[in-house]
Amino acid sequence: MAAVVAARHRMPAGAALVTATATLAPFLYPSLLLNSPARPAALLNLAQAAVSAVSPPSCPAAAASGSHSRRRWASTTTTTTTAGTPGDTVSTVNNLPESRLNPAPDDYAAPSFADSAELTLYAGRGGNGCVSFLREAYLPDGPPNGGDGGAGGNIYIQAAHGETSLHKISRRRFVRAGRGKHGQGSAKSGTRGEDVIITVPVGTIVRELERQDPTAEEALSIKLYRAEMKARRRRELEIEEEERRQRKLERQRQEKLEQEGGRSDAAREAEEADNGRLTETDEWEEDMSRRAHARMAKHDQRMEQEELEQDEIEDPQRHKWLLYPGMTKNDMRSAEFPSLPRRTRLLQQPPAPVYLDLTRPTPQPILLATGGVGGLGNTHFSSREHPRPVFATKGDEAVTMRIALELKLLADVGLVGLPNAGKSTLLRAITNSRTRVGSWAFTTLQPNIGTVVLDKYSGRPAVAARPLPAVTPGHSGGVPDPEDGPADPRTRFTVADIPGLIEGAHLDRGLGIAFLRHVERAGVLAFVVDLSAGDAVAALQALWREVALYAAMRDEEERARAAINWDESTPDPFAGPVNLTATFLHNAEHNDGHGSSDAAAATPTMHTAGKPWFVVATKADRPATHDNFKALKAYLDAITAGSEPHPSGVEAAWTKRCAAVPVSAINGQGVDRVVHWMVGLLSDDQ
Ligand SMILES: Nc1nc2c(ncn2[C@@H]2O[C@H](COP(=O)(O)OP(=O)(O)OP(=O)(O)O)[C@@H](O)[C@H]2O)c(=O)[nH]1
Ligand SMILES: [Mg+2]
Repeated sequence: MAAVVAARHRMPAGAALVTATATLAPFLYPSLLLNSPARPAALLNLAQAAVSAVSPPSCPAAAASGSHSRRRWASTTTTTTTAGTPGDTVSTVNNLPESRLNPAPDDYAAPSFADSAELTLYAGRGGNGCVSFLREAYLPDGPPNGGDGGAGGNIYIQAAHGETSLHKISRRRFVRAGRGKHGQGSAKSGTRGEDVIITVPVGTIVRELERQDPTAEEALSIKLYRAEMKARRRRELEIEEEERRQRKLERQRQEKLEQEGGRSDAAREAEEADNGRLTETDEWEEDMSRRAHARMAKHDQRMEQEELEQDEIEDPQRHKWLLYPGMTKNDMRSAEFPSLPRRTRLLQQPPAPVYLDLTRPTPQPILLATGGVGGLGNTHFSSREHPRPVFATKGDEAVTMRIALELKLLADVGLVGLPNAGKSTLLRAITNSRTRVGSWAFTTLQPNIGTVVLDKYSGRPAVAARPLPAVTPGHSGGVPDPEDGPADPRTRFTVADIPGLIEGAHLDRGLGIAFLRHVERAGVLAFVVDLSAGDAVAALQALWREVALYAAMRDEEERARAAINWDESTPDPFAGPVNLTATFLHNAEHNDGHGSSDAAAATPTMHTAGKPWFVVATKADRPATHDNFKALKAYLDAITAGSEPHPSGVEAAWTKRCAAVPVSAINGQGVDRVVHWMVGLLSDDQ
């Protein structure tokens, strides 16, 4: 590459190499810049690699050795040639021979990882019913035979053990279930839309952000329409009643007048003469006022009519009908439809908001969004009034939902330490993990999980499996397996290595404390402290401070969430067939047996400080670390004895057996003791 750069810019290959190294090498070959005395040799190697890449080696043996050495250069810090065997190279990293526990910075496996994702779920809408009639030879006007539409697909979620990350889901962003196919003639029903199951890792929390349920909205608008119609009918009845009353009064008045018919004719004549005088004098005025009244009445009537037209609310159920294709909009407006049959979804939509804490594999998928019901073909509507129905019903729109997924890895032991403390090296030493190791801060950028296998051959004891985390108050926890028996003896446990924390991580310094969520659920916390990097006690206190602050923040979040007044309405058990899992979860949420006093005790702060913990004092092989270890041990003994407070400052925190295990992870020394200690605390934790 350097030679290509040199050719392009007409400068000597060496100069181009130096420029390229200065700009790109720190990122491409961090190992080259780690050890300054080794730098000239590394540059020379890189130059050789560049030359051999441009000019192919002349013989096959040279080609083989060239490609081999190129690979080696890429993965070593220094290459020393042992005296006497000129061809033999020994790679050293950190002035020690390169090994699995002392790997070169580029010797690692980095699986893709994401711990959060947001998804929009579109359940499938139902297919439309079909308007069709049988037509055969000598039977031009056969009976209706339109098929029903198929139901739309549902969207489920399932937690499975094989999954370790949400990265695939976070790239998808949308999940669509299949839509139901439309019905067809010859009474052919449409097929169902395909269901979709979202598979997530165990430890995922599903939170509903938003939902649109057109069926629920439609049901609401139908209810409103019916209420409005009822109110109008009541008003009309009241008016009719009033009119009837008026008519009755009028009749009574007439009768009264007739009874008074015995009055003297003379008086009547005098009265008529009076009236006649009046009529003569005001005839013109009366005529005018009558005309004005008539005009006003006409105007009022027109206004009333207009108001009525404006108030006219359309029956929302009319949109559900589908007419024969040859019919116009006017036909649609004037068409008379029978009453719409009441239909329920096969599976009931879980009540909002969905909140699932999938702390264990789900035995069966959990329903999130239900597909729409398929429409009915015209066969359903043939009756005496409609012998040849030219209408069918449309399929229902389906639920659209936005959910947030958050993964909290479920490791048994969480490694917490400052950057560059040696957490990843320790994980490599006790598990088969190939996490990245490098002598700079923030080598690890994503959580890594390793599995420690406890088998009788390695002398590691078997330990009974830790019970899975209990359902937290207010959360619908994972689906409990009714067949869960007593815990089996554990043959393995998992350890999570997370990116390093720095002081002030809770203020978003360094990589922040977001990664602490991955050790939040660990049964045991192992604080990894570098004995060669200054005061170990101060480092431990700083780590606990950050952990406690994180727990307090989670505490605050929980309280804020609990303050939101969720819709507690339970689904109507008689509304139709029920998704049993969802109902179970809903009920579990409300009957989980945690009283409010328990809820206060189970706050994350106490939950974290109450965990068993110990300190792994690494890099004990480095000189002048003994005194530091002694001071650390004395501090931990004081905590166990109760003369020093717990470093988190939380009262009643776990201080049963605070210990520090000195190790040299890079040499694999003392790591078995670490495993034993972890196993001991895991069994304590039960
Ligand atoms: N001498 C010695 N060096 C060690 C030991 N453990 C780790 N190291 C070295 O310390 C450096 C940092 O080790 P990592 O395991 O990457 O440290 P980390 O805590 O994972 O670092 P971040 O991922 O950045 O938080 C590497 O160069 C290791 O080789 C040890 O026991 N002894
Ligand atoms: Mg690391």
